[in-house]
Amino acid sequence: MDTEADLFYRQLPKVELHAHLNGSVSFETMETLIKRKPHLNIEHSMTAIRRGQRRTLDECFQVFKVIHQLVDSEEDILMVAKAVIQEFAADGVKYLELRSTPREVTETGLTKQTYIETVLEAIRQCKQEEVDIDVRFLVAVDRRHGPVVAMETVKLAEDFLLSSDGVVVGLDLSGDPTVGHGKDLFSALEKAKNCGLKLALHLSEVSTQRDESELLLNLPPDRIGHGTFLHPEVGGSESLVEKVCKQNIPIEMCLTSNVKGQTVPSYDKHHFQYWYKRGHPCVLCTDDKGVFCTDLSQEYQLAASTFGLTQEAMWMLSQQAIGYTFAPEPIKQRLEKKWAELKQEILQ
Ligand SMILES: CC(C)=CCNc1ncnc2c1ncn2[C@@H]1O[C@H](COP(=O)(O)O)[C@@H](O)[C@H]1O
Ligand SMILES: [Zn+2]
Repeated sequence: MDTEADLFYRQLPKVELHAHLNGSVSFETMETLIKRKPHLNIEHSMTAIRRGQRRTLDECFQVFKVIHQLVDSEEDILMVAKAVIQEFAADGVKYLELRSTPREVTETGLTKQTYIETVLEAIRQCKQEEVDIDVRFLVAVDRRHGPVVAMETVKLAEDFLLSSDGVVVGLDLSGDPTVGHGKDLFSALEKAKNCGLKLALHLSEVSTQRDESELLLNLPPDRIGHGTFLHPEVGGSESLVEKVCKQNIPIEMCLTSNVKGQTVPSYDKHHFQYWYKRGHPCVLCTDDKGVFCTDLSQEYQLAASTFGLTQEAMWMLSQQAIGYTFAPEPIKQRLEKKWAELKQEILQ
């Protein structure tokens, strides 16, 4: 049975700013995909990391390879993207920035262009069906693919920035953090920034990225994903912390993802505590709700119980996240209004 706290966190209006499309595919949707492609011999245990389970970072990235085999056509992407958006809406998310890496699949005729178009079509259909959520899209650059692909992706993202009626708002940098170096991607990211794309970069997700973070913080990014190893206690540095604080760059915090991926030893050791205490802009996110078997309500509830935060404090956290979105000012104002209307009813 749901407790009162469960209900509060589900009803709490929320903003999700760090969600990878293919990592967000739910158990139910995965079931459909597995049935559609029986010849792949994929089992559910290969696409999700359950309660109490932990994997190495490398094992986690293997999971995405499996999921990509299951999601490889326009039809799959449309279904998956619509389901993910509907699930976030059902969880009380009122504003979502979804991110995904455009892929090419020769066998199904999928191109990077049609990949993005299909995600945008899913967003359009959800809007038309009056799903109660505003969705924007970040085009993702997979660092493993190197500088040439990064530059091509930036060009593609720029085209969509101009033609998607405000839906494409930015660029993400993600992929296995142990592969490649950000210096090779700097000019692509700089170009993206100069053409008006907002930058949400995975930074210091592992401990070996100190120099890379020093460099990429000079861009600077508009938001940081994880930032697990920025502060000196875990091998980061004062200079990194100073750069982040001076530029007031919001950090996207994904508690369950970091614990299950073992970059953080336990919930109570999560760096959320460090940054939140300093009053730095923090936003709770899911990262990959399907892979890590979580949802945003659960992440809010976990943060509150782990760090002893009141419902009022959690309300503030969700409301402040509006300011960290890449949405234009009128949308932010609309969201503020929505939060104000719901406050009386939900926060008693
Ligand atoms: C392994 C682990 C702990 C995952 C969480 N941390 C992550 N760090 C970096 N890139 C990620 C992470 N989770 C998802 N991604 C990126 O998102 C992709 C899946 O979503 P999509 O195909 O872009 O729609 C992955 O292939 C990867 O490039
Ligand atoms: Zn991520």
